Amino acid sequence: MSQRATVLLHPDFRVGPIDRRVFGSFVEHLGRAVYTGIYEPGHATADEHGFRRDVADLTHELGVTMARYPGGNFVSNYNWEDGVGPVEERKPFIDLAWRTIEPNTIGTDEFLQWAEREGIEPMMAVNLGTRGVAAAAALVEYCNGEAGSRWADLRIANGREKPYGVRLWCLGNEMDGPWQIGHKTADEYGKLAAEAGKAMKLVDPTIELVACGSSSMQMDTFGEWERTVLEHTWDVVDHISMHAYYEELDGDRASFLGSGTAMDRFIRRVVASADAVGARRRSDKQITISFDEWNVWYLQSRFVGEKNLPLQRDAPRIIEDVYSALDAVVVGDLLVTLLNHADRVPVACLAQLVNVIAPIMTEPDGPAWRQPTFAPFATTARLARGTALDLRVTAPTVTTAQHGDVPVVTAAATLDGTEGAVFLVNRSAEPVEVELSHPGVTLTLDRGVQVTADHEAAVEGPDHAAQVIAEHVSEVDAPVTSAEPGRTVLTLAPESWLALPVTLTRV
Ligand SMILES: O=[N+]([O-])c1ccc(O[C@@H]2O[C@@H](CO)[C@H](O)[C@H]2O)cc1
Repeated sequence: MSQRATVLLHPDFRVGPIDRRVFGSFVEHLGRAVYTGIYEPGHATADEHGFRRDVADLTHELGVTMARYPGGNFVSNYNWEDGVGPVEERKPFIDLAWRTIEPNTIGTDEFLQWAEREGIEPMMAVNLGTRGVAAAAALVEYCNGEAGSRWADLRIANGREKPYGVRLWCLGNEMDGPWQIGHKTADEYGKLAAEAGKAMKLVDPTIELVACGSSSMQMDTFGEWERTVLEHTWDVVDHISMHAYYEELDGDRASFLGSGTAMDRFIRRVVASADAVGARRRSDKQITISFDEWNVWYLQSRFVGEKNLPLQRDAPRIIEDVYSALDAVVVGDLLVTLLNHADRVPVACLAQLVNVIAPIMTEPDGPAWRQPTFAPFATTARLARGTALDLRVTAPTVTTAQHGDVPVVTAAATLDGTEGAVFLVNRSAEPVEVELSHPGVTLTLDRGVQVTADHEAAVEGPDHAAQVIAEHVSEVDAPVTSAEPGRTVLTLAPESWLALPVTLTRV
């Protein structure tokens, strides 16, 4: 066997506790995420509120703990007041982000009540594109206020007595992006976010705030944007956002398989930018990251080329990417990166949940099904509990066109008492031997889940997705080739992601 990596693991070496909010997702008013996605009255599985039971059940199986709403780009021209009150009195408007007529049938109350019924923590975003301080503070009051003030009383009049207690709030969305409605410079945005955040926390001091970071590491303003925004918002915000989408470009499979390393570097750079602001201010405050949009998205190769969206209505099919098993391996690898930064990334959202670049797809009046990317997320959300361990990985590297040298093997491990999980990725086209070194610890590996990459282009539809999953996602025994005290050797299949439950006992 040509390649060999070593992974050193010890239960006392820890990154930090895993915040369950890292298994969040995202429901935007975009395409069919809401209408015919989570919500479709008249569907055979619809509940009394018109929400699809089949989608909610898959959402639970996926293990989603939290959902961001209502955008995304959508939020930057959204008047939340238009989406509350009697549904028959709500008026449609042109959503400028996706050039779609938004009927306003679903709004804040419907979403928050769905999330509450399903046991999913909501993460709300306020509009800092076309609106500002007052509308943001009013929305916090509408959601979280007690009876006796204007906006809280409006919520009560609309049928909801108890405050929703929404804890996590995004101060706008991707305000660095020229595509954003109400796009701003870092100074303009930072000032507005600081004032909006201040007012929001005066309404409810228990909330956590996320300032917009960069829309991607490729933005010209990356780095300086974070610095400027955090200088303005340091005292008021808790997190800074990161967004990243990865795709295979021009058949460059090695770069695509190295996406987890690109994500790792992006996180390290944002942490460095935030810590530099803290250092200059001699502040002990630690800003953490809300990685509130991440996924594989064929953005440059498909979406940007087709971006001249016609004005549409009735929940059009927009960015319904179809995923392959290769995409699923990359999604698994991105989750490995997130776990390895558990100390600085407490919040993350797989963008998105249903139909729009999503692990769950639906047909109107038809079935709901899993895409191949469903498996690594569901498995990680199920197995990764407790604390992320600080592994020492030594692996050969491969030189990629996009990211330079990247390791051929990546790994993460988690531990909750004596139960844990090990996550391993082989990015190379050959099998790789991994030596797990665990001095002073007995390690019992259980049957787990393996995803192997494919070479075929993904084909739309439930039957194809089911076939890809059947061929490339499997329950496997731990592929152990030799074991002795303190040392276990495994063989990883080519281009694969592997998750194994593990029991650790000190000897
Ligand atoms: O690089 N781009 O061209 C680009 C364009 C749009 C874009 O939007 C983000 O992704 C959308 C889909 O999740 C969300 O609504 C928005 O926040 C993110 C990146």
